[in-house]
Amino acid sequence: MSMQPNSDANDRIARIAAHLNPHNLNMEENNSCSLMSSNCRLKGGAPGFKVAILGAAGGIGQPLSMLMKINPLVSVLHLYDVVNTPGVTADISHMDTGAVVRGFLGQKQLEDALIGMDLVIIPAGVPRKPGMTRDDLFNINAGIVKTLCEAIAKSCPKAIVNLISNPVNSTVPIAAEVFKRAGTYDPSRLLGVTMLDVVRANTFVAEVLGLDPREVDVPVVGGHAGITILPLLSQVKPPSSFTPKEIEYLTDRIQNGGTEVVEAKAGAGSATLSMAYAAVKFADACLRALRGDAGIIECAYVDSKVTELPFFASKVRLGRSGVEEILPLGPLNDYEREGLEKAKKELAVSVEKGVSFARK
Ligand SMILES: NC(=O)C1=CN([C@@H]2O[C@H](COP(=O)(O)OP(=O)(O)OC[C@H]3O[C@@H](n4cnc5c(N)ncnc54)[C@H](O)[C@@H]3O)[C@@H](O)[C@H]2O)C=CC1
Ligand SMILES: O=C([O-])CC(=O)C(=O)O
Repeated sequence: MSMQPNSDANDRIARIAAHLNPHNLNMEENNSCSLMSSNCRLKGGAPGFKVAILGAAGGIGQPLSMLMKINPLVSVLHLYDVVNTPGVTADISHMDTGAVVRGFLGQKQLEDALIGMDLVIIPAGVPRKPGMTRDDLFNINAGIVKTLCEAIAKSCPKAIVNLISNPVNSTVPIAAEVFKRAGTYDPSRLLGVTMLDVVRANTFVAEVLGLDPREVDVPVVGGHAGITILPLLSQVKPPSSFTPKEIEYLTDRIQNGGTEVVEAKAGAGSATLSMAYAAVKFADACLRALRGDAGIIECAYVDSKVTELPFFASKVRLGRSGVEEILPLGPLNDYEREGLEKAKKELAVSVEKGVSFARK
């Protein structure tokens, strides 16, 4: 067994002590603590991206943080919330995976949490209770998203932003307005996360077809609320046909998947575990694209010219700078065309609501 000289061993412990406080929280004004800590571990040159999660102590935030800690593409993971980050950070930081984890608590530490980030994932905000629509969350969540995006514009204006907070149909336009006002808006870097609709669609369609959900790919376009969620069942892969009854059943279940979970949780919140899974699936696609992997296509709610609306969810090709191409909707059948017209009416109102809130 090789022994380290005593002075080296002391140095190593001193280094850990210098960068660790009881909660693994970032305590320094200038963020140097977390950056030094990361560099120590990354001395070998392990490639990886810096990711911040805003709302990391919440129902989505906690499993999302855990799953991102496992992701080999992540070298530094910053966990920010207005409550409970010390416990979540201490807990997750003990996992023996590569990413260095640092916690940030309260608004004073928000800008530090964001410095140098490549990807920012935002699951901050209140969830629905039974009887509520996603739009009922607007009054609280709009302000939260605005504040967080103002800090992103200051600290990491070039980061890719994955926005989860509801109502996504309005919060993405709010984020865009905040970035425009700050002069940092890059439409290709702002993505509303609609991946849970795709995950649900794949699952429910696979059930009907008797297939493994991993073999199924259902494009879901439009937005992320009720009738704005438009599954394109005519474009399912592998190519499949459905009876009118199956189409009604699947469309309704996909559009109301969120409500199904809200009602089952009976007041204890909305989807958190499946959402964390979907968020990681989407974030991983963004990181692989940032790394330079080719041919990564996912559905997301983005600044778009696919319809006459300024924002729309559809398949996008991801690359080193975020959204590199927005794919056309492809051929729709009569049922889908009718659904699209209804979706667009509701979406237009939600987009306008977000824009006028942010411009106030
Ligand atoms: N895009 C999608 O597909 C989905 C979106 N959601 C939405 O995600 C959001 C979060 O849901 P849950 O995690 O279940 O809620 P939660 O209440 O369990 O967690 C939210 C977290 O946000 C934190 N938070 C509140 N204000 C904050 C601020 N100003 N800065 C940073 N953090 C702040 C809270 O302290 C809490 O830890 C909700 O708006 C929900 O509707 C939920 C499921 C799917
Ligand atoms: O339904 C909700 O309020 C949460 C959500 O967006 C979803 O589960 O799709």
